[in-house]
Amino acid sequence: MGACDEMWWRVIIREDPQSASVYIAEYIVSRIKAYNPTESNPFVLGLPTGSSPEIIYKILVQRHRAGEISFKNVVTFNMDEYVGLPRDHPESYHSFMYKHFFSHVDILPHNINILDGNATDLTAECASFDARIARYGGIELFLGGVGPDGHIAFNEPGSSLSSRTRVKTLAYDTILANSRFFDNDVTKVPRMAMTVGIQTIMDAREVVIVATGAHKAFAVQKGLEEGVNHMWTLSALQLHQHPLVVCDRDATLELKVKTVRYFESIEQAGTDARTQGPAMVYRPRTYVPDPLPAKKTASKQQPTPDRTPEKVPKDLRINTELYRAQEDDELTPDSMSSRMVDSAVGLDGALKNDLIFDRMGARMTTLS
Ligand SMILES: N[C@@H]1[C@@H](O)[C@H](O)[C@@H](COP(=O)(O)O)O[C@@H]1O
Repeated sequence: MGACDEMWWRVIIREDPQSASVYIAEYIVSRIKAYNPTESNPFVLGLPTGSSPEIIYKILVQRHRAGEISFKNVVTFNMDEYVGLPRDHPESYHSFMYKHFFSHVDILPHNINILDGNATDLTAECASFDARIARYGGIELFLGGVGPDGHIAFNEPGSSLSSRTRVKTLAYDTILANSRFFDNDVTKVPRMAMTVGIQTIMDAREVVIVATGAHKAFAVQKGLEEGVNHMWTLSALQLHQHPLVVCDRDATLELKVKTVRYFESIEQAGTDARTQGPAMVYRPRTYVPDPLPAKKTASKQQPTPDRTPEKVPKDLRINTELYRAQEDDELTPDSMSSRMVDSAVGLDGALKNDLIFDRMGARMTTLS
């Protein structure tokens, strides 16, 4: 089997949610910059909502305001949205995204894709969402969170690992967890949501998961240390080629000490590879789900969204307060180069071998 077929679970551990978020924000910035997106070849970014990504968005906004990153040639696809909640409801994921991110950066409204939870035909809306992703050539980097029960997006325990975008009934655990946004009243939480599927996430070229807090520790343990299991949908990423989980220390509390030490040692090797290796070379995406023929305009051959661009909700209260970023030297993200054999050509043999690691599951002999 060629080296490119190896699994590449990467886990980065930071002491607190702030440091973990800074790591991810810097990582995303470096990935977009390395891609050098243009109008006709935009960077396609999958995005989540939730408490965990809030700090990440603040840091991205801060970097944008500092002139370090532009989102002008970035196309976004959000992972999920409640069904039946008005778009301008403060807890809709539309509101969340504009409040925390879109209203503060230079992203073009027609490059924002969020599922319409009020569409008259929800199934058609889901199909159209998948088609739009395909038309852009797939998602380059999908950022996600994880629920305490191990769900990613709204792929609740028991979800099909081959699922694509669809309507899901929320699990009671999720309704309970999300009731904190609805006056702690479970009856106010929508019962259904639209969500990208596990396969939609798996199709992304790279997946980055943020997991912070002790309440995520069990999900992280199940997802990382145990086998692929549809009851802990995070675990599906064990089959992805470029999954990265960024945890704070609390989220590692249920992991074995040797697991933590192993991933910390891998990060050390990755840091060396980053500083010693050549710049990443982008390769064509290897898998694109059922691409539709791109609509071409007379002058430009860029993908054309097939619907009216989203409008910024008018009555959103925008929170512009930003956290101060931490010191950059600790936070410089590793680049894909440390994880791509193509670009590891400058590394010495021993280090290169170390980068081609098997996944933890293969190294565990007892699972009792
Ligand atoms: N659909 C979202 C998920 O995408 C998110 O990952 C999860 C955890 O959110 P939080 O970061 O608030 O814990 O909540 C919701 O269920």
